[in-house]
Amino acid sequence: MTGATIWLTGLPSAGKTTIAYELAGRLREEGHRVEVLDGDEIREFLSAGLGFSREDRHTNVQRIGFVAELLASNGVKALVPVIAPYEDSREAVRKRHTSEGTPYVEVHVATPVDVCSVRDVKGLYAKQAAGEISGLTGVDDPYDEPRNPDLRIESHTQTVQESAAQLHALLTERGLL
Ligand SMILES: Nc1ncnc2c1ncn2[C@@H]1O[C@H](COP(=O)(O)OS(=O)(=O)O)[C@@H](OP(=O)(O)O)[C@H]1O
Ligand SMILES: Nc1ncnc2c1ncn2[C@@H]1O[C@H](COP(=O)(O)OP(=O)(O)O)[C@@H](O)[C@H]1O
Repeated sequence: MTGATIWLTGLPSAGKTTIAYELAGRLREEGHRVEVLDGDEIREFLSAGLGFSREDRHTNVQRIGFVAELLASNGVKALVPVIAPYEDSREAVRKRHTSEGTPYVEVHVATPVDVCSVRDVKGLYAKQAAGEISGLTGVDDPYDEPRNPDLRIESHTQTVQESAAQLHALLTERGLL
């Protein structure tokens, strides 16, 4: 079975996690082996103790990239809904995959910040606006927009199912399903 890492990058509340689980369900039904490396879970265990400085985010992304590559090289579709705000961090993960000959797909969940801040699933945008937190990605912390992603999903113009179907179609087209 062909493994692959499918990294969904984007702002908080962009829809990364929702799309990843929607696609994971569909892939499992089709008989594929799937893992979702959810950012929040990873930060509880594998990256416990890391914060949101540039250095810590880079370390977090490299650790997740390492695990995703291990899974992907063993036939698993590793879905990774993690912000990964820095281009150099994402490129290092891509390079690791390329050097191991493991398929890697970068998906930019390109929901505009004004839509994300209305969704505000975890209340972080409200907290930032109230001055309770700082360093929120896309507001007062950097987000390097992917310049050449394998796919850009406009989650604000379509349903979750349509977004997942768009990604499913790309994986089929790439011969990964
Ligand atoms: N300051 C700040 N900036 C961004 N995000 C924050 C912050 N503080 C907490 N959170 C929550 O932590 C989740 C981001 O963790 P990630 O591991 O995906 O991010 S990163 O790639 O290491 O930047 C992210 O999850 P998602 O909303 O699923 O993206 C946030 O809910
Ligand atoms: N097309 C869409 N794709 C993904 N999420 C969507 C879409 N339309 C609305 N949403 C909603 O936006 C929110 C996205 O939250 P979440 O997936 O946790 O974002 P993230 O993981 O990027 O922080 C969810 O409440 C989801 O139901």
